[in-house]
Amino acid sequence: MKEKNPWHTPVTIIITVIGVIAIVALVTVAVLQNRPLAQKYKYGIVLDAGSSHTALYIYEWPAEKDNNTGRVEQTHSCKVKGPGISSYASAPSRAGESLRDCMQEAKLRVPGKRHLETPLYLGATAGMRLLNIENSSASDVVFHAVEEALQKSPFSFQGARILSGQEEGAFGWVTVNYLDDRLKQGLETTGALDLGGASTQISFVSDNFDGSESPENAVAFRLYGNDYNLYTHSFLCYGKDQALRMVLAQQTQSGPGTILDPCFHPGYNETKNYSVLYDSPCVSDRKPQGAPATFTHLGKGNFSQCLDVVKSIFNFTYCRYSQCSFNGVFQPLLQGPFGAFSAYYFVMNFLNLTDTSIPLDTVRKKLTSYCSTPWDQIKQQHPDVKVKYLAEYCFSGTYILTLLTEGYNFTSESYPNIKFIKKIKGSDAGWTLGYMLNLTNMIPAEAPDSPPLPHAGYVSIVTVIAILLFVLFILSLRPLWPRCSKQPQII
Ligand SMILES: Nc1ccn([C@@H]2O[C@H](COP(=O)(O)OP(=O)(O)OP(=O)(O)O)[C@@H](O)[C@H]2O)c(=O)n1
Ligand SMILES: [Ca+2]
Repeated sequence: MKEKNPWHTPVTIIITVIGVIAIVALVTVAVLQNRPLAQKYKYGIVLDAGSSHTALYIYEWPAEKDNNTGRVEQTHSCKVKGPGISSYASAPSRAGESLRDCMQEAKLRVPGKRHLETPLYLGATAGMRLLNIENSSASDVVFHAVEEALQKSPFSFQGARILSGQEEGAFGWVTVNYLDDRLKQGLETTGALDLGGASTQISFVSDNFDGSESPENAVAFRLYGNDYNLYTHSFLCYGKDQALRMVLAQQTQSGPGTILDPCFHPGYNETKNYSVLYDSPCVSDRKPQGAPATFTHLGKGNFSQCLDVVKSIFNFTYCRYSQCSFNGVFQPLLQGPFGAFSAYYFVMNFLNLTDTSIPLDTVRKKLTSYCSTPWDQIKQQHPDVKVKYLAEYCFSGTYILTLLTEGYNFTSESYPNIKFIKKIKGSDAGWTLGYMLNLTNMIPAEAPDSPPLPHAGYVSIVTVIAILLFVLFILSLRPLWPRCSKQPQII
């Protein structure tokens, strides 16, 4: 007689089918309930109204994870054509109009259904700070014009304002450390060096700085459960365009008709206007009396003489604190790695000097040879570089070297701690991202609770446990199993 397979009894078949359905249902429900939601993104837009130009940045982050670090990314940037908004003091409506093309781009880049909820900020820096000092009603009128233009956009406009130098420095530091994922992990932070056209910022955490010696340089943060005592300082007028004005003012004190400038290439020859040069609060009090309307700006191309004249715009002697950078400003001991961005990067990248393992002596030699290269030859070698930028790289390289070594006290040993950077993981280094993260409360003071397991681990564990439970259940039914005997039955 054919032996009957004990598993083929109706009871076991039913139990097995129900068991399998239960496991599938259990795992499906558990997984569906806890799966990461389909990626929806939120957006934020920041306009960086700098002294030399305005740039628009669009940031994007997964909608359900606002609080997680490293999740906000720059998806697009747009450079506004023309000069910075502070240059439109005499034709303010054009400041608003100048933003139109980039705002149009933003409308196309941010999905239509997100427009209304997308915050839009405009922050102005040193150009508007200077205009505000010089003529505060002119700066109000410029703000009014850009606000009017931005209110017409479909985005949620949150206002236009001038950032303080402290904010500009601190938000640059937040950006760099957020993008490097250093804040949430509580890692040693990176200092931030920002060189603009009209001001320059230095920000870093130093163990021997608690703010007591110079409270105006202290910014305290609590981010992801970690406390930071940040040192930050912004030097107004020490951005590279205003520094150049000061260097030219130094050489035109007596109101000459011609200057032979060591910071410009031999053969450089331009006629410049005294009133244009001195039209800035950084130099206006030094305007020579009885000077002609113009002067001839000739290049001499001598790096070491250029160093001397650049040094003359710094005061290295006066200091009422335990230690100073320059101009009597307190600065604690430099500490840790530094990221140097904006004009630091543009200039050092152009000069092929972004590699800071190049010894400072070699940097000086390279600048000596670069500055002494005839202007015609420089123009021939770089036909695609804007002539205004090109003419100034010898000065700018010399200025950067002086600011870093004599100003901030970087030495041959600490210079390699600087990294000249433009972007970090696809997002530009600058104050804008930190500014937006702060205003949207996207960096919590305390560390967010995170699920103990990653999603894949969770799914595997639920599946394994469900199968184990089922096997246990089947085993527990053992007494009910049909007896299976191999002995031939005796009739
Ligand atoms: N490819 C480039 C682009 C810009 N620049 C110079 O870099 C400086 C501007 O730097 P930026 O960081 O854009 O300054 P702003 O933000 O406009 O100024 P600030 O931050 O002081 O308001 C200007 O001197 C500009 O001539 C340069 O040398 N090469
Ligand atoms: Ca800037």
